Amino acid sequence: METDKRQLLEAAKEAKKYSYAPYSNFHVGAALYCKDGSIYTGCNIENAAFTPTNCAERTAVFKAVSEGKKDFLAIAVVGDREEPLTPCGVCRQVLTEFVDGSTFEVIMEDGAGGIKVMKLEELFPASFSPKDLQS
Ligand SMILES: O=c1ccn([C@H]2C[C@H](O)[C@@H](CO)O2)c(=O)[nH]1
Ligand SMILES: [Zn+2]
Repeated sequence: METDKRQLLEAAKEAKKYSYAPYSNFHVGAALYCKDGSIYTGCNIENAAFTPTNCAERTAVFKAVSEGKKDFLAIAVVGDREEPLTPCGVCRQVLTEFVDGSTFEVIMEDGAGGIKVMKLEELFPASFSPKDLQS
């Protein structure tokens, strides 16, 4: 529902306030919506060694999984820009571990005051997922 998506985007914006991004100065917030109705937020956390940097999306996923949640319906992502911000490839792969890409929604701002929604599968087609390890 439209209001739920707005709510999730607002939660992502709140989380963006805690973004630790002294190197890129690009602040990102995410809010992960679980099947049980709970919301886990995350921000990007950078590091002087650069590669240990964690994206907002993965922070949210790892917080949720570490508290026993693995059933996710959607994630909202907001960044320091007007255009829609899509999760990076690493985060798409991490999400693919837990969700059905044909139904899981990535919720973004469209830069014109509206909302853009994409299915994870659109962003990450032909992905390698747990079912590929089943023989
Ligand atoms: O979808 C994205 C894209 C980038 N970043 C972070 C990683 C890094 O800290 C900064 C610049 O890439 O933004 C995210 O958190 N999520
Ligand atoms: Zn990422």
